Order: sequence, then C-alpha cells, then structure tokens
Amino acid sequence: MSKLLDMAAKAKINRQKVAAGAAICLLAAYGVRRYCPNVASVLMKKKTEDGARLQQNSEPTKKTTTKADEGSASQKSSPNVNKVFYRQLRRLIKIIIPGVWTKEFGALTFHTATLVARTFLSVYVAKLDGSIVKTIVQRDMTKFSIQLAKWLLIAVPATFINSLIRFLESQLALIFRTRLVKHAYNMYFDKQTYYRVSNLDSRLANADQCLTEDIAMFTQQLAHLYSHLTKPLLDVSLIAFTLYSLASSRGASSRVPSVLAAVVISITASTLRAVSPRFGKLVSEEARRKGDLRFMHSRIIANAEEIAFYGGHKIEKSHLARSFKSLTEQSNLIYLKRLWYIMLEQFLMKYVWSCSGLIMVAVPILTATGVRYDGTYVDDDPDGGVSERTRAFTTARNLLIQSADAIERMMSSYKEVTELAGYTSRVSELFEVFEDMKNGRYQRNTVTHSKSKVAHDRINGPLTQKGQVVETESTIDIENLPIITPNGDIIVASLTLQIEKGTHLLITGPNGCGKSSLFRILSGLWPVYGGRLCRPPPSSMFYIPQRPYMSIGTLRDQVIYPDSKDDMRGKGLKDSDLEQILNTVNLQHIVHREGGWDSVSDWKDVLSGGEKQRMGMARTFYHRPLFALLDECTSAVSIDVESKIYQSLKDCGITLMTITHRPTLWKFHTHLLQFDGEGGWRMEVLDTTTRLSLNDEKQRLEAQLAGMPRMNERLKELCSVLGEDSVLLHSQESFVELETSQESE
Ligand SMILES: Nc1ncnc2c1ncn2[C@@H]1O[C@H](COP(=O)(O)OP(=O)(O)OP(=O)(O)O)[C@@H](O)[C@H]1O
Repeated sequence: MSKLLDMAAKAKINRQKVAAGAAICLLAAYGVRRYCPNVASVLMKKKTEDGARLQQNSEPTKKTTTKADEGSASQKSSPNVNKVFYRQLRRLIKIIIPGVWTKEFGALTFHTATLVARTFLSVYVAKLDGSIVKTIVQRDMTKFSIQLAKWLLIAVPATFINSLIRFLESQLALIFRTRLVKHAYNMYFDKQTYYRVSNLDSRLANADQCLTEDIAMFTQQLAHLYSHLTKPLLDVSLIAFTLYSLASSRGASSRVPSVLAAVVISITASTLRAVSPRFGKLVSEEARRKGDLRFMHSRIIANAEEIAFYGGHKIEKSHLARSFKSLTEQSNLIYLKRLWYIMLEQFLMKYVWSCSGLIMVAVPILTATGVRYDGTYVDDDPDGGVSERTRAFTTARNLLIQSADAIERMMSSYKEVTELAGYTSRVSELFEVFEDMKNGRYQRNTVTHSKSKVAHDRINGPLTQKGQVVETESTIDIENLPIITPNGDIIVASLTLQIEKGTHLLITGPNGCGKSSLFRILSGLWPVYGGRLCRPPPSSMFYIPQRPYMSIGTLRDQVIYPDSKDDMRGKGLKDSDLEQILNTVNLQHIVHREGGWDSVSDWKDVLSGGEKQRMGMARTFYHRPLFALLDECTSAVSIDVESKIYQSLKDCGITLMTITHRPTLWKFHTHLLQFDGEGGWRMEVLDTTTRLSLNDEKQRLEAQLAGMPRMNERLKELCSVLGEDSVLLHSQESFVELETSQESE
C-alpha cells in the first residue's frame, strides 16, 4: 500500500481519494471476513466428504466396533472450522466464562479495553505524525517542538499498553486454563471416571495428555486468537472510518475502488479457505501422537526394573523410536502443508492486493473533482495547500499501512483458527467422554478374532446396564448377577450368593475365571449388567490387591491411605495406634528404619514386595471395614505372619472375602466359592479338614504321576535293550489314542 501511495505521490495525485477507496475496501474486507465462512463452508463440504470417502476406502478395517461406536463415529466429524466446531467452542467458552460476574469475564473486559485503547492511540499517533510533517513543511519551529513533545509523551502510555496487551494475553490464557483444568479434574475424579476412562472405554487413548498439554494449548490459542482477531477488527473499523471522513472532506469518489476491493478480498478469502489444508485434523493427530510418545516414556519409567531384568532396552528403544518417528512425520507434514499455504497466502495478500491497489489508485484520481462539500477547493489554502496535503498524505499513509496490516493479520489467522478447531475437538471429546463415564455410557472397540476360538460367549453391540444395585447395611446379596468384562465377554452367566457378616468366603478357580472381576463389580468399578446386587456402601468394603498402591507422601500416609492426617486425627487415632497396627503385620521396624512417621520417600521402591503387601494389610486394620476383599494380597508374606494377620482380621470383626491359592488360609474361612473357568460356579460350606486331606491326596498323586513319563521312557529303553515287548506300553498307547479321539470329538 505504501508503495502505491508513493507512486501516487510522484504522479501528483490527490491521495485522499486513494484513501477513501481504501477505507471502503477495508470495510468491505471486514464484511467478507465476517460472512465468507458460510460461503466457503459450502465449498469445503464437498471436499470434506470426498476426503472422508477416500480415507475410508484406503484404510483396511482392523477392528469391529459396536453399533454405538458406529453411531458416534458417523456423528463425529474430524476437526474443522464448521458448525460442530462453533458448537464445541461455545460449550467450552461457557465453562471458561460461566457468567458476567466472574474473574474470567473481568479479565476479558480489561483486555478488550486495552485493545480499544491501543487502537485509539494508533490513530492518534498516525495523526500526530501527519501534524509533525506539516510543521516541518511550514518551517514552524515552535509548533514543531510542541508536536515533538506530544510525540514523546504519548510514547509512554503507548509502549506500556503494548506490553500490557502481551501480559494480559498470557494472563487470560492462564485464567482460562485454570478454570478448565479445575472443571476437568472435578469430572475426572467424580464416580471413578479416572478408572472407567481407561478400563471401560476406549475413546481416550491418553487422558493425561488431554488434561495437561491439550487444555494448555487450547487456552493459549484461544487467548492468542482473541487479541489477534479483536485488535485488527477494531483497527480496521476505526481506521476505515477515519480514512473515509478524510477522503470525503477532500471530495474523492470511492465507489469503484470499494467494489473492486470487496471482490478481490472476497476472492482471496474464498480461495484461502478452499485450499487451506485441514490444520485442525493435522494438529489433533499431532497431539495424539505426542500423547503416545509420552505414554511410552511413562511405561518405561513405571516398569524400569522389569525391563532392566529382562534386558529389554533394545525392544523398548525401538518402540520409542517408532513412536517418535511417527510424531516427527506428522509435524513435518504440518510444516510442509504450511509451506505451500503461506506461499499462496503471501502471493494473494501481497502481490494480488498490490496489483488491485494500482487499479484502485488510478480510478479515484481520474474521478477526483478537488471540491469539498462546502464548495471550496482543496488547494485554496495560503501556501497553495502544500502543507495540508502533506499532513493528510502522511496521516492517510500511516493509517493505510496499519489497516492493511490488520487485514493481513486477520486473514492469516485463519490457519490458527483451524488449529484451534483441532484443540477444541480434543478438549471437547475429553469432556464428552467424561460425561459419558459419569452416566455409565461406555464405548469400546473390540478386536474380532474371526479364526481363533473365543473362550467366552460375547455380547456384540452396546452393553446395557439392566442390573439393579441396592445399598444394604451389612450383607452382600447377589441374585442372577452376570460377570461381563468391558469387552462384552460373559465370564459367568449368572451368579447367586449371600454373604452375611461372619461368612468368611474363600474364592478359588483357574486363572481368568472372574475372581477379581467379582470384586470389581462389588466395589462398583464394573457396571451391573443384569440381576440384582445388594451390598453395603463401597466405604464398608476395603479392597487389597496383590500389588498394593504406594502413594506420594509420608510413611504415615501409607498406612492411613486414602485418609489424610487430619482425617486420622478426626477419627481419634494417634501415631501410637498406627505403631500397634504395624506391629500386627510385623512391620513395626520400618518406622525406625525409615526415619519416623514424617519421613517422605518413593515408597514403591523403598519397600520390598512383602513389605508392601503387609502395608496393604495394615490399611485394613486402620480402616476396619465390614468386608475385606483380599485378592492374593499376601502371596509374598511368610505363612506364619500371614496366618497371624488373618486371625487378627477375624478378631477385629472383619468379614473376609479371600482369593488365594494357599491351602494354609483355608482354615480362616467358612464358605467356598469355586469357579470352574467355563462359566460355572459352586458355593458350599468349607469343610477344611476334609478338603485338606483331599488336597494332600491330590498332591501325592500329582507327585507320583509326575514321574510317569520318565518311567515310561525307561521302560521303552529296557524293551529295546532286551528286544522284548511290554503289555503296559501297549495298554498305555491305546489309552492315549482313546483320549485323543475323545478330545477331538
Ligand atoms: N479391564 C478389562 N477389560 C477387558 N477385559 C478384562 C479387564 N479386566 C479383566 N478382563 C478379563 O476378564 C477376565 C477375568 O479376569 P479376572 O481378573 O477376574 O481373572 P481372575 O479370575 O482374577 O484371574 P487371576 O487368578 O489370573 O487373577 C479375563 O479374561 C480378563 O481378560
């Protein structure tokens, strides 16, 4: 624009006419920018559909999804600047700014006021610049000094406001992030969403990445775009108005240039929108891959010891390298797409606009009358109008440069809007999934093994929770309850049992038969898909897994987890009570060893496997629940200490529900629930003495039969040395044949 004005100046043109044309053109640009998205969205729609169809055809179907998945997949479009984006953004903004009387709205208003102030200052500075040039042309020393003083004085607030805008932008991002993160955390820790999101649903691969990086990026981009779009919009509106007044006062015609400007800008906007790569989708995919890489790293840290024992560094390194490569490929793709897009953007906005500017400059010159509205001529001033023309030229030039810059900024921010669409889609999906988890709506991609035999019956399609859950005082009453995994595998079709206080239940069965799953249903982690479950509130049941979780905090925090020190005091317990508890589980020595109750350590690594299990049991003594759900939680504890702990639990009035493979624990139980691994189960009174003698016999037989293959081999050797046959060998071979034929039937 400045080049064009310079050229016009050389040709002794009335610059105000140029300014008038440009002013209307800027207004037109705003209009196009405002309304173009709807036009372009029609153009883009076909492209999106074609792209989606192409992608569908090119990707082989690896997974089958449930009907619910299909439904949601068809509803869910990939991130783009469309209706879905506006709807998602509106919802997120409602969370970020819940009302007018909030800190967030206050910050936004202050930020907007600063932007408005900056725009007024820009116009004032441009006019001041013109006035200074005028005083120079007039050779008026006094006026020049006054204007210069004004220039220096205005620089102080101007620079402060510039810096304030940046400060407020980052403040705004931080305030938005704080609100969104608080909201996300509330949802994440409501109704065990943190468990459900990774175990019962497969939509969010890396919730941690969404909760940290994606929310931060979304709020940063939102705050940045707010000032990046608001400021140019204000600039364009105010400057266009100023320029138009200036031009009108000089009697310039501005109809043709404004129409031309509107056409050129609208074509630029439509072209850029039509050819713009889908930055939203690209950025969203990049965020997903970042999440994968982060997950790989955290897996290595969590399993460092196991990997080191196995010497698995080579394979882990290759997994990491693959994940990193996939991320760099995606980032590279984005850079490459940006390369061509920015080239086109610059071509249109710099060169095509300048070219159209030439035409726009020519038309007002040819149509200029040089007559003001009041009938006087512009060149009637005492100095022949030279100083006034120079002042007007300088002012208009400055304003035009600023407004052209503002339009360019608005247009180039389209790709940032598309990137915002990517983050908006990820953050919205996070909240949608959290909401679904809260309401018990799960979706899971299940891999279909078309050739291999599936061990259990499977429910294909969405799982519906038809079961009834009733809260009781102190009994567990289960009626026709199915045990169904989140994948839809029916492990046990219908289970019915009643456990009263004092019914110490031993649960046995082969691996994967659903023992722990029963505990998951009792604790409310897995939904009740059918039948009726009457149980006391989850706080009355305490689950101890085989590998107890060690929390961050002091030694005391480990014993009282998940209580805090204040909760402990509230219950009227002291450190000396905790010492007693540790005494019961034979762990009293660690208080001294670890430096007292307030010592902080990485307890996961500091305590041995057996110590961690004993710590888990200590928690049961601290909380004293009605029912203790013990899931092979003493497998690393010596038998004598284990027996002491079980006896103490019973003495405390805690009802045991134990999954164990150790016969030494049978004597602490009154009933036996036995799963057969094929969906069947049996509940009976546990006769420990009979069962122990049967077990002894079983072990004896196992020991004898274990020697059979070796004896067989020896018999064969002897037969070949003696050159004789054996009756036993024949009968065994026919027995094996019979077994094989029965199995194949
Ligand atoms: N989060 C999950 N998602 C899908 N399937 C699961 C999940 N957790 C467990 N399962 C499946 O449920 C079945 C029963 O698992 P469960 O943990 O109850 O076995 P278990 O009887 O306790 O076995 P073990 O003695 O080996 O601990 C298994 O086939 C397992 O693959």
